[in-house]
Amino acid sequence: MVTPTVKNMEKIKNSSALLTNPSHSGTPKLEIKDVGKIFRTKSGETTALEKTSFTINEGEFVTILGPSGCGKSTVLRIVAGLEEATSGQVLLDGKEIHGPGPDRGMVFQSYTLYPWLTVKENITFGLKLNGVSQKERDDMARHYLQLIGLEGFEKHYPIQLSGGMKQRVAIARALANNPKILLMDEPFGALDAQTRNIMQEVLLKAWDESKKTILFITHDVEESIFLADSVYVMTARPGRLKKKVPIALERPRDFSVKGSVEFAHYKEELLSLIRDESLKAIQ
Ligand SMILES: Nc1ncnc2c1ncn2[C@@H]1O[C@H](COP(=O)(O)OP(=O)(O)OP(=O)(O)O)[C@@H](O)[C@H]1O
Repeated sequence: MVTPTVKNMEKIKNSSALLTNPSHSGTPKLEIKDVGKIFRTKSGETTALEKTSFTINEGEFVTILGPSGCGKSTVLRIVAGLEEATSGQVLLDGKEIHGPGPDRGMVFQSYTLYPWLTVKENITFGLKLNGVSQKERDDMARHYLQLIGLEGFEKHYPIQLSGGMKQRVAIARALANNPKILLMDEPFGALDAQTRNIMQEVLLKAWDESKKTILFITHDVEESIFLADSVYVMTARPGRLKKKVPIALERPRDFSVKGSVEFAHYKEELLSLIRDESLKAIQ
């Protein structure tokens, strides 16, 4: 993996722009093939996933929606390498992956910043480990602080930041390490509605600049539509892909799109799909 620096950022962007066209290589960025997951505990077995299959192309923003307990977080944790699939395969750039790796960036709902490091040190921690020079780290920190709208906060510690600000730093840190894919599990789930709306716009701006492939789990139907190229709806547990709903809203998007007729149609379709699956889950 190439460690990004301000100097080579343009090169990285250009090369990823080539790969953004899925027909360029013909290989999906991420491929989940017949993945199953059975959790075995003292109290018995839970089949969380059964023959789950889907693909995500380079540069695509995919959100996953589904009834509570259908296995959304389990899929993401398997891709992250934090859980091992019981059956099936996960391929990144066509290569099967096992266990965690720096090629996958993660942002969780709970804040996972190092409390003893400043904002700038949190963002550049991985770069330092990779031997990137102080000067380049400073330039990268400046770039990402500007991208997430936190200029002037570089010397603050996480305890001095609001929840939304901490998530901005978590996104910047994940992007600064230039992962092949960004995995996000309800990253805005703990934020108030207004901050959440702002964070969605911050994330779209960062995605637009970085052109990263993103897999994003959410319970929020509006959030899933606003962010995604495609919303993947899962069945009730054991989870599988029920339907892929491509979102044809123009980009760049701002919050005003949430008031459009097209948005309302997507919302109606997705709410109906989730409702059907949620009813199955309690029958
Ligand atoms: N470590 C574990 N041990 C045993 N069972 C687990 C474990 N992790 C998840 N499960 C079970 O697997 C199923 C899927 O869980 P998962 O958290 O992936 O669902 P989810 O769709 O993300 O749920 P939610 O929407 O409520 O966050 C659930 O029935 C859950 O109880």
